[in-house]
Amino acid sequence: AEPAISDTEIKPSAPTLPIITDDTALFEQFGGREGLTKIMDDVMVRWLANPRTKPFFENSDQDRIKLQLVEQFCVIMKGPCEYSGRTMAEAHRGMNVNEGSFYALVEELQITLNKMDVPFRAQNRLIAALAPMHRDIIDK
Ligand code: HEM
Repeated sequence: AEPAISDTEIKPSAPTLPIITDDTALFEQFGGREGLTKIMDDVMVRWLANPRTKPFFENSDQDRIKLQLVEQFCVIMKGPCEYSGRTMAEAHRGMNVNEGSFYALVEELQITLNKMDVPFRAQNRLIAALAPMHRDIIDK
């Protein structure tokens, strides 16, 4: 289920947790929870190095974000996890994320997934599930 929305003013336009499979194969292709943790450790370093994403992450609680991303991706792939974070609309509100930084973030994730040898088809299933979230993350 969607996490509780603490601010009723915020109406998400895309689900934070779109479950995209009904078997465990996809989750296993990402290496399970352990694999997802390695993916987040690698990609956070990239986000902190990329000039388009760095300003958003450098003064944030990186360990908490990584943990919540592991939980979120795990739930999306129907893994045995629960998501403890906020909706995408809530978490990114007022941050002034633009299209360029959104795509930079996704590109760095793809570099990590390639490095970790996640099959291309599996990568695409995840990215396709994340794409509609841009409506809740990007401030026009
Ligand atoms: C599909 C793309 C994205 C997904 C799936 C995603 C997911 C998440 C998740 C799960 C959290 C933790 C939720 C919470 O704080 O309760 C979070 C927080 C955060 N995200 Fe994203 N995010 C995305 C795009 C972006 C982009 C493009 C940026 C900036 C370049 C960004 C910057 C941040 C920051 C700075 C936080 C921490 C907010 C805080 O501490 O209050 N995110 N994101």
